[in-house]
Amino acid sequence: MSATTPWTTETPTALLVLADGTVIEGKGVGATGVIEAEVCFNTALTGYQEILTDPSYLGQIVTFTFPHIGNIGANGEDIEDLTPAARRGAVGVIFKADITDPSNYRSAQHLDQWLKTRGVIGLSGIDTRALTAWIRENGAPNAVIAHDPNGQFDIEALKARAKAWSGLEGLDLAKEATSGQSSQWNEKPWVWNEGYDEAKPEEAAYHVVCLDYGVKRNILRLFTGLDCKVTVLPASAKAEDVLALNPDGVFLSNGPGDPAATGEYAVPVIQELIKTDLPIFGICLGHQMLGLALGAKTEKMHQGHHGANHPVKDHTTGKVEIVSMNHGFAVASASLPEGVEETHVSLFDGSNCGLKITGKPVFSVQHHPEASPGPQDSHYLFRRFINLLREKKGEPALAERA
Ligand SMILES: NC(=O)CC[C@H](N)C(=O)O
Repeated sequence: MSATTPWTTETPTALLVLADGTVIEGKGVGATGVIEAEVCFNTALTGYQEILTDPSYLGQIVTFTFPHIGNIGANGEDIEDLTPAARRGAVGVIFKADITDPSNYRSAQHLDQWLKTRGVIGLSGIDTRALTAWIRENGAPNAVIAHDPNGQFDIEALKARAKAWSGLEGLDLAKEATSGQSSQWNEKPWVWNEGYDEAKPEEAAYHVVCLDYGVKRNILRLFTGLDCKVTVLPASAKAEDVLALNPDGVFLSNGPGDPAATGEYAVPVIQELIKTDLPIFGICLGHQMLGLALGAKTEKMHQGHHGANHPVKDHTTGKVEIVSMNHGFAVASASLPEGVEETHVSLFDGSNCGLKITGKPVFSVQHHPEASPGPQDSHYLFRRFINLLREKKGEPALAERA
């Protein structure tokens, strides 16, 4: 790909330097500085704040294929990481157009200012279509993103840094994304014109313990919205820590990095938990680590899946759901051992999107049923989990689709 500067003839104030030496010039937005990361593209049309604060994006630079970003500004509500004070989400961002001025009743800040505050380095004014096509052909590249308002770059040093970065494979980032302490989650789902309601954990019907590898808030909100008290434990928690809380069910969260690297400490814990009769539900990284715990293999994908418009088929019902996705690794379907069923597949490439243990209340999905952002087709999976908790208590099942 050749370097392009379609936005202006001015001196570039930001660069994207790929590990193969390609240099793409643009205009700097957000924070200044230099950072190495993997570049992916996200095809969602809405929800840029939720995307950029999703802890699973740690170690990545998100290229938005939607060209105009910023028109709803930034607010303090559309946040997905548990501890936004320390940046736990995308480290860089790439836009086609200049950031649009905010025009929305919820906007509290210009997106540019919000990116600066969060420490997210941005590059705008580049041909994101060409970059996306390049990623599709060549796979998600390692790169360095650099922003300097004076346009002072040591290009050879940036090329060397991009080339030297070892990439996401083998990288455990959950230890950085986890909130690191145990806490209780008390916020319910967002309601139009009302915002978030507070949960009353003392009155909740079920207790779910979440192992936090970089959990998204909306997952926790959907649990409280379904009458659950939610206790969040750090990624380092042991099976005894989970069982000591006497939960009705366990949730394995999403998170950044390579599941195989994270699995070194998390998989033995999951293996212990599977031996009990507790219902277990996993999403994304949690799904991949459940797969590893069962003896399956995970693999790095060519370009990954990042968007809010991916078709997935649920073999249990035969229905197709349009889902939110954010993953660069996948469970290799062929490696699923006997006694483990493939429940969901991607209709884009046939890759594995779900599994369950035959005869046990344990299942997980690769996609993001909590959406945030994205369609809510897959919310039923939370009700599927609640039904496992109900079954254990001898309560009748809820309809899966409300
Ligand atoms: N959203 C997630 O949990 C992502 C899982 C894992 N880090 C991947 O990229 O595949």
